[in-house]
Amino acid sequence: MNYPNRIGNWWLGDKLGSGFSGSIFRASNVHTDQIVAVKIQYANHECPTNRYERGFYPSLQGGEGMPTLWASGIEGIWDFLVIDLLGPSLDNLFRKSGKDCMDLRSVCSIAMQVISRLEFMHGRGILHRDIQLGNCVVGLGPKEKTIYMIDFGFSKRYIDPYTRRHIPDSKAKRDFIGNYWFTSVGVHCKGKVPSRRDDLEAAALMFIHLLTPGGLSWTRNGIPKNNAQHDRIIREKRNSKPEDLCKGLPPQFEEFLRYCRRLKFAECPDYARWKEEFSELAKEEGFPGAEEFIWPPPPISHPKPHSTHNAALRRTPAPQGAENIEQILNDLANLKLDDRPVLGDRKNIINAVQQAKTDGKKPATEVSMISDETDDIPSPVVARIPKAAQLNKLTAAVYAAGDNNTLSQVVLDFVVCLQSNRSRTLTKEGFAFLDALYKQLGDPSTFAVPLRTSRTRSGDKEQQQVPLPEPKHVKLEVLAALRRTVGTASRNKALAKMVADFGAVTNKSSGRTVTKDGFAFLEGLAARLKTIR
Ligand SMILES: Nc1ncnc2c1ncn2[C@@H]1O[C@H](COP(=O)(O)OP(=O)(O)OP(=O)(O)O)[C@@H](O)[C@H]1O
Repeated sequence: MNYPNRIGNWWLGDKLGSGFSGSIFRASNVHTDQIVAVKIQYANHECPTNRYERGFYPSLQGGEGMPTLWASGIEGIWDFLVIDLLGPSLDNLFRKSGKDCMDLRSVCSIAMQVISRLEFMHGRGILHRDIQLGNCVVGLGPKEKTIYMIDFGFSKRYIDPYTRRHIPDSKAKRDFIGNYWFTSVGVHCKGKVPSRRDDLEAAALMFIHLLTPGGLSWTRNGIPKNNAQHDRIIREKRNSKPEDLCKGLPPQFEEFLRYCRRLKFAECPDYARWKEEFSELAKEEGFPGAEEFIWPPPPISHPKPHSTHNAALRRTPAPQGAENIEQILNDLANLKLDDRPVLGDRKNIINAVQQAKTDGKKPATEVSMISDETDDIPSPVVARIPKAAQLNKLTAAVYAAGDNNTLSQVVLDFVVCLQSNRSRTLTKEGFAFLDALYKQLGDPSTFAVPLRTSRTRSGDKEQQQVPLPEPKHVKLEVLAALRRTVGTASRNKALAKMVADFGAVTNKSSGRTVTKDGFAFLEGLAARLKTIR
């Protein structure tokens, strides 16, 4: 294509990239020398994406990670947009790295920032509809840690500007708009009308792709060249279960994908919750400040000794449980408990660690373009000590508790801790707390077998023994029963059994979230402890 040397007030320089319908050039202002990027295409192109983009840019101005539109227009046969000059796309960065998957810190940064961008766009009534690595680019100069969203050629308003109402759903199958790799199953495979949930699901698939060595399985054969190949991609995408896609990844990714798929057509996603989840995950894994995208990723100053989530370990995840328990128990051993009465017998600790380690030694497992139950418990603002650290302290406090009164207070603190974090997901630290509580209540002289049997981090052998998630109603029924009966327990042992049931049913649920009934049970448990001697 013979592009002009100048368009409007802009000299065109090097070509930065090109897509289906046009090309992007570095350019400078003929009067001011301002450096920008110019996106140019034939005005009569069959897919006039510049014309569409021009309609969305004004609504997106001023948002973090949204390029500024400096000028736009039609000159002769050319339709052009003048926008901020930005840096390389995530696709470029990732390919150049030569790695087969991205590090967890970078993916957590990308997750937090992309979710924020979508929150902003959706807040302005606009869906992106083409979330992919090539459409996420880093800024230049002082903005190199910011991820920008580009390419609004497929965007769409989901809020009618006149009626201010959400666009209607429709049962009629639609042509697919988006990209082969990340467009949601609903839109790509089932022809559903896209809404906010689909942008988020595409983002979830992109995060999982980055963490998966070799990428998502359906991306590995390249762009489909015919309908048969496209159908194969659709089949593979539709049939992939979240637990298979996310095997060996931190559970947040599986939970996020499930969450996106559970959202109703017009439901507003809880963006804040998921930004918080990925921020917490980054902190737990030893990456504070991961809100900033730093590339190449900075060296880990204090590597987490026993991380089971490192993407590079996906094929051979470390045995679960032993390290966490050892860490908690080591912390406990450092507590000065000698002259204080404890319910638990510390002489079993070493045996327990050995046992857990033996148990842990089980075998390890392991765009393209194409046309066309949450609870509403308020979150009090608290000082931001990471959730994991708060829970570890509470677990230590369970072991240190000398009587039921103290234990009761610790259980209440546990409730406050969970409620003050936006995420009510029971993490491994939450399960460790329940383990400790179970032990103290059940039999202080024996060590509790961990209640949690992770589906995403366990080995193949364990995998087969772990029951599939129970239907939601089962969890709700069990929790409602626990809540009802906790006040009738007459002994600590009965309470221990209830704690075990609570842990088991939460573990088996798909999101591992603590529900209102779950909190009511824990509060009932704390109240009951005060009355049992
Ligand atoms: N403002 C910018 N600054 C620097 N590079 C950019 C800019 N905009 C786009 N690019 C580069 O050009 C590539 C294509 O851009 P964009 O996706 O906007 O074009 P497109 O024609 O809509 O592409 P596609 O058809 O692939 O969706 C991007 O992946 C990026 O590498």
